Amino acid sequence: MKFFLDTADLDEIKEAASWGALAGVTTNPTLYSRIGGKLADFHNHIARICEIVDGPVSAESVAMTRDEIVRDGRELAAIAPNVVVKIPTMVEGLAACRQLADEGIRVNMTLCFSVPQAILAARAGARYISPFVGRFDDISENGLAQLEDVVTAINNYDYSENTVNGEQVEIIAASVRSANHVTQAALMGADIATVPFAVLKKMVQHPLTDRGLEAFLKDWEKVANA
Ligand SMILES: O=P(O)(O)OC[C@H]1O[C@](O)(CO)[C@@H](O)[C@@H]1O
Repeated sequence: MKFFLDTADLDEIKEAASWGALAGVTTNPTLYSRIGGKLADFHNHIARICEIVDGPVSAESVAMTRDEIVRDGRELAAIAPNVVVKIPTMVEGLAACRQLADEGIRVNMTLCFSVPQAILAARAGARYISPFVGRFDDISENGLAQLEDVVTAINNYDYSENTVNGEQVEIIAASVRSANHVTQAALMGADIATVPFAVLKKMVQHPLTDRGLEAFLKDWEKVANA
C-alpha cells in the first residue's frame, strides 16, 4: 500500500515527506480553503506542493461542465508533470475524464460512493478512483464495507486499455479518519490510502513501542555505567 497525504498545508507536506514514506498528496477545495488559500494563488500553491513531493499531486477542478473541466484540467496538468486532475464522479466529470485521459492527462475521480460509479470511472480512463470511507460512517453506514466492494469489483477486471499509457487504475481509500481505516483498507487490498496528517502521526504510534523503547534506554544506561 502507498500513502498520500490529504492536505494543502505545506508544512505538513514537508514534515511528512521528510519521514521517507510519502508517495503523493491529495488536495480538495475544502482543504485549500482551510489553509486560507486564495483563488489567484491556487496554481502557485500546487506548484509548490509538486516541488516538495516526488509523486502524484491531486488538484481538483470545481468546474461543472465537460468543456470547462477539460480546460481546467489542461491548465492544472500544465503546472507540473506530477499533477493529477481531480474530478467529481458525475456525467460531465466522466466525459471530461475520458477526454483528458485521451490527451495523456492523469485523472483522479473523486466523490465516489458506489461500485457502479467506480466502474464507470475506470472505463472513462481514470488513473485513480477515490471511494470515500468516513462520510459513509458519518451517516451510520459501513464505509469500509463500501470500500471493499469497490476494491473487489475493480480488481475483477483489467482496465489498462482505458488508461493513460496502459497504467493500472489504482484505488485510493479517501475520507480516512483513523489508523484502523488504514489497516482495514490495506487488508482488503486498496492500493493507496490518502490520510490527514493527524492520522499519519497516529499510524506511527504504538504504546508497546514506547514502553519497549523506554526499557531499552534504561537497560542501556546500566551498560554505560557498568
Ligand atoms: O470526508 P473528508 O474527511 O472531508 O475527506 C474527503 C476526501 O475527499 C478527497 O478530496 C478525496 O480524494 C480527499 O482529499 C479526502 O480524503
